[in-house]
Amino acid sequence: MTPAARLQAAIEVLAALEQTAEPADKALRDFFRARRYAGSKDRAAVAERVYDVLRHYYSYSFRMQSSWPRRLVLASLLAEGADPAALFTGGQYAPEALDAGELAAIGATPGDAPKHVQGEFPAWLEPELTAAFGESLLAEMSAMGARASIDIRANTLKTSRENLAAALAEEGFEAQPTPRSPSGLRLSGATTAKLSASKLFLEGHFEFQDEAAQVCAELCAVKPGQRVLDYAAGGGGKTLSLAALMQNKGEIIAHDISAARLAMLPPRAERAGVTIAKTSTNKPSGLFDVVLLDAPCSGTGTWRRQPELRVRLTLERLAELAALQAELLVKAASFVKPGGKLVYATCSVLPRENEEQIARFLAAHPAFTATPFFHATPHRSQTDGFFTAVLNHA
Ligand SMILES: C[S@@+](CC[C@H](N)C(=O)[O-])C[C@H]1O[C@@H](n2cnc3c(N)ncnc32)[C@H](O)[C@@H]1O
Repeated sequence: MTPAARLQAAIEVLAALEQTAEPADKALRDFFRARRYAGSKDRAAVAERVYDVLRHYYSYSFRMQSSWPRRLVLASLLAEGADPAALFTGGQYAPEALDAGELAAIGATPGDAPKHVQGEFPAWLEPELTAAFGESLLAEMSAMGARASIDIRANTLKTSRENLAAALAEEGFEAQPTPRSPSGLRLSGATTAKLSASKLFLEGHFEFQDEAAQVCAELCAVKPGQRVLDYAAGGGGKTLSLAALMQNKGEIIAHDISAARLAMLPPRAERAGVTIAKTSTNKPSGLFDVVLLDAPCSGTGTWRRQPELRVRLTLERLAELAALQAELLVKAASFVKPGGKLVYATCSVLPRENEEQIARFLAAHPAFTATPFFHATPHRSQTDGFFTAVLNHA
């Protein structure tokens, strides 16, 4: 593909993203599945452009006075000092030539950018994000715009963090221990594609998991032999962590509303050597020593990995999620044994989905008491934004 054809491809992927709720990486895969002629360099260049636009969505929209995909791609070119007219030529496979409106927008000098533009977030979220971060708002948002590192969790059922780091080094991957999770390693200069093709991954020696999510599993303080409920287990990332912490002894019910998500767990469990996890969409029976509710949330903590989420979130969706979280918290609590623990987690940074949920729950459920909350943020902890509250049942 020519450089201009790659731009046209990026415009088309961005337009497709406006019509779907799928993640950007899936939209890119779908786009190229239908265009087998594109080589790996083309794919990488188009993906790079799409992610650049998604990471700078608000400043590029502000610069061009429009969020049309063509204009956003133009702004991305301007930001790197390229001449858009040399690429928007209307030639074969190239984007149409620049029109008068675009030329005017390119020539205009933008005024001072408001805070939400500086921080690359939707204007309506400013009060919520300010409540979350105060003075650090722009520093946090800048960290949220950076690329995430690759964090992995050593599967202690098969190896140790030290042995894994040594084995990875032999395969050419340099990994550093993460500061907070005792089984975490952080890799620079690797790609998920290369790592997931490695023998170590295929043999279950590690899982991909952000350090903050690893810490969440540690905070559950599970013990071998316990009965544990992972109430919103999804694909089972936390289930596998919990099983390793339980030394694969006891029982974990991996519950979720979605059978399709739960279906991802058995092959992962097999690879990891986990035999104590059972998946179920039915109402769990009996009581549990530990119940983890890794709740459905806005994903505002994961904007480094999924920058498209910030554009898609709406006030209505946030309100729906908050209502669902409150409902699930009460349901999950009903499965906790006296003396047991309820652990509530989200990958959100918004107080409405975190501390405010816990405060409301505790006011109505005096049998539970909270321990100090765990708050991770990209700027403070170089992880995804993540929240965990451990509530002890009397
Ligand atoms: C944050 S994700 C879970 C991620 C998972 N714990 C992990 O570590 O891989 C939230 C999950 O909540 C599930 N969910 C949504 N509504 C639910 C409900 N009413 N009951 C149970 N699970 C629900 C979603 O299907 C989704 O898998």
